[in-house]
Amino acid sequence: MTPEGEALLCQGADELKITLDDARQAQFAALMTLLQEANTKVNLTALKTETDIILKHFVDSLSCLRGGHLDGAGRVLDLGTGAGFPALPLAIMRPDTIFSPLDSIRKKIDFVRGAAEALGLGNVQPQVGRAETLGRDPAHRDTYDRVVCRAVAALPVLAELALPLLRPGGLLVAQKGPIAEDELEAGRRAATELGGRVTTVDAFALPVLGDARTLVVVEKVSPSPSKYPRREGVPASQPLFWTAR
Ligand SMILES: C[S@@+](CC[C@H](N)C(=O)[O-])C[C@H]1O[C@@H](n2cnc3c(N)ncnc32)[C@H](O)[C@@H]1O
Repeated sequence: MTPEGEALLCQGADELKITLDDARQAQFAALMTLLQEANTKVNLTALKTETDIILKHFVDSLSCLRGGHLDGAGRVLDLGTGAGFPALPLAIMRPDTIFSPLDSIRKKIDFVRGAAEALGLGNVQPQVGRAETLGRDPAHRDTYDRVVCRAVAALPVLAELALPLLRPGGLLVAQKGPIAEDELEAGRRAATELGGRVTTVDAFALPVLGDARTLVVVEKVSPSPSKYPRREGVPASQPLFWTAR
C-alpha cells in the first residue's frame, strides 16, 4: 500500500473512532496486495483501485463496528462474504471473536481462506455453502451470536436467511446503503415472522466519501418457525412481505 493509501486508511478508521496500530496497518496492506493480485486472475471484486479498496471495502467494513453491536460476540457468521467483506477487516480488529465467512461460491472462499492464513488470522473459519442450507442444519441453526452481512439482499430476505442461524438474543447486523421505508417496513414484518425485532436503524455517512449507509440491527427474541428458511433460492425470489426488485 502506498503512503497515501496508509494515510487514507488511518483517516477513515479515525473518523470511525478506530485506531489502527502498526501490526494491523501491515495486515491491511498485505490484504490489499493479495486482493489486487488475485483480482488479476479471477474476478473477485469490482473494486480495483487502491483508493476504492481502502474506502469501499476496508473502511466500509469497519463501519460495522459502529454502535458496539459486535462487542462480546463469540461467533460471527458473515453471510455472503464475497472476497471476505466485512469478515476479514473485522477479524483483523477483533482477534478474540471467531468469524465464519460464508459464501456459496467456492473460488471466493478459497481466496478468503488463503488470505486469512497469509495474514495470520487464526480467528477466521471460512465455509462454502448457502445460508438456507446452514439454517436447516442443526450444527449451525440457533448457534451464532451475530450474523453480519453487507450488500447481499433486501432486509426481508436477510431476516429469513439470518435469524434461524442466530441463538436466542443474537443479533443480525446488516450493513446497507440508504434504506427505503418500504424495504424497512417489509424487513420489520419479516423479522417478526422469523422471531426477530428490529432494534436499531443507524443512518450515517461513510468516512471521507460521505456516501449514505445504514446499519440495521435485528435481535432474535424467539425461535424461528421450523418452516424457515425456505428452500435454496426461494427467500430471494419470493421475499416475505416484499416485492422483489
Ligand atoms: C454482492 S456480493 C457482496 C459480497 C461482500 N459481502 C461485499 O460486501 O463485498 C454478495 C455475495 O453473497 C453471496 N450470496 C448470496 N446469497 C447467498 C446465500 N443464500 N448463501 C450464501 N451466499 C450467498 C454471493 O455469492 C455473493 O458472493
